[in-house]
Order: sequence, then C-alpha cells, then structure tokens
Amino acid sequence: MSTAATERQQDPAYEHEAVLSVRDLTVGFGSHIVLDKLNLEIFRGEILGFVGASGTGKSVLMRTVLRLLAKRSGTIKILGAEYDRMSEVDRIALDMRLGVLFQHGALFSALTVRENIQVPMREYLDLPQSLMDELARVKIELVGLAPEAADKYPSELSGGMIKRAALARALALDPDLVFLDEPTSGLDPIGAAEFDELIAKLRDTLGLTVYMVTHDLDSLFSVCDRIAVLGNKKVLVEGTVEDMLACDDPWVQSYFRGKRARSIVRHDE
Ligand SMILES: Nc1ncnc2c1ncn2[C@@H]1O[C@H](COP(=O)(O)OP(=O)(O)OP(=O)(O)O)[C@@H](O)[C@H]1O
Repeated sequence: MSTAATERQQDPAYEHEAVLSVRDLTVGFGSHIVLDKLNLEIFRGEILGFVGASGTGKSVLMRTVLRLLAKRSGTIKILGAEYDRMSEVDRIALDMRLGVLFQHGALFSALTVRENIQVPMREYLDLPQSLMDELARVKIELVGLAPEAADKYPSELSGGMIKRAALARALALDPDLVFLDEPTSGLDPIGAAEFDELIAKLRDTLGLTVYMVTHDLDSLFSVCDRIAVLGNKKVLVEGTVEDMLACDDPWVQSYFRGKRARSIVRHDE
C-alpha cells in the first residue's frame, strides 16, 4: 500500500467515512414499488452483510446502486460523489473504483481466467499486454488460485475456483468498494468458510470495503462487521450480530435465533 494510503488509513476520520450513502431511495417496476425511501450507509473498511427474505429487493438495491437499474427518486453517493451530479468522465473514473462479483461468478465462458481478469483492464485502461499478464498473475495469487488456473476456461473450474476467479476479476482495477452477490452460495461449508476468510484477509490487507448480499448465516456471524436487514421496502434494522439477536422483529428473530443460527452460535462459543 502507498505511504499516502497508509497515512490516510491512520486518520481517525478515515474509518468513519461513508463510502456508500443511500438516502430516501425509491425503486419500482410499474405499480410495484420494491424499495420505498430506503436509507443505508456503509463505512470505509467494513464488511456489511445484507440479508432479507427472498424477493425483498436485495438484488434490486445492489443493481440500482450500480446504475444497472433506474431509481424513481432519492440520492446515492458513492465515495463521496453523487452520480447524478457527475460528468461522464468522472462517472467512468468512479466506476473503476468499484468491483462486482455477481451471483454464480458470471465469467465469460469463452475466455480463460487470465482473459476474464483482463476484461476490466481492457475496458478502462490502455496497458501493454505484458503488464496486463503480470497484473492478472498477481490477482490470481491474491485470491489463492494456483498459477495454472490462468489458462483454464470457466468450464474447467470447480465452483469455489469460479468464485475466486470472479473475485480476481472484481479486484482487477484495485477497487475501494466491492459488491458481492451471494458469494458463498453453491459452495460446500469448508469452501464457503475459506472464501469468507479470503474476504476478511483482503479487507485487512487492501483496506477494502465490502457490500455482501448473503443468505449464509456462517458468513454473517464470522466475517461481517455489520448487518443490514431488508424488509417492508426499507432497511428494517442494521447493526452487529448482537443487535440482530436483540431485535424483536419477527423475521429477524426467526432468522437469527432460529435452529440453524443457534447451532452456529453454539459452535462459536
Ligand atoms: N426487472 C424486473 N422487472 C420487474 N420486477 C422485478 C425486476 N427485478 C426484480 N423485480 C421484482 O423486485 C422484487 C425484488 O426482487 P430481488 O431480485 O431484488 O429480490 P431479492 O431480495 O434479491 O431475492 P432473492 O433473495 O430471492 O435473490 C421481486 O418482487 C421481483 O419480482
């Protein structure tokens, strides 16, 4: 990390800088309002786990924040800037500071892992091939894949390797904020725990801020600093695991104090 970045991280204001701030966000399809005046903040360096019953709008929120869906009203500030008030050049510069891992990885099947990781580099940067190859090599190592994975196609990878390759692509441009959509879905418990450890390690070493949509209680209990629960078209409650356990909302209670959650808490004790 550069000296400037290290100095910045030591600034007491740094950790409490909101890297994502959503205010009064309303999103809908026709007469169906999915999010209604929703508010949310994510602070620098934290891993925020986002949960909610199926169909409550977790993907819609993530896609709206990433400008893949249009909002009806409200403001979205990312890294201190509001998209709506930015020039196209500044928007592109901002997009480069965001990384996204879509559910199921969404790698290009006709490209090798190396070529997949180089897609954002080709889109946003003008680098010589040798440098892009070196950068891809570093990202592959960073996410814990063997060097040989570089030449493999997605169809030749296991589920866990696909997630890691997709994460390497999300990290291609050294983003400040990464969005992970169900990163551990489809992985066995050991693969999921390893992926969680990787996310925590990257947060600690790279100073990443992580927005993670997940149904995985293990992830929520083990790596998330804060949890936000989506329900009734808003963030119903946000806070630590302890805050979730103390919350009296029936859905939150059944989710965080149900049988599965209790067995995880017991194992951790
Ligand atoms: N493109 C679309 N057109 C119309 N309705 C949509 C569209 N995308 C999502 N919706 C609706 O928005 C609501 C929220 O969907 P969303 O996919 O965000 O839920 P989710 O919380 O991510 O669910 P899950 O946990 O099952 O993935 C659903 O009622 C869905 O049918």
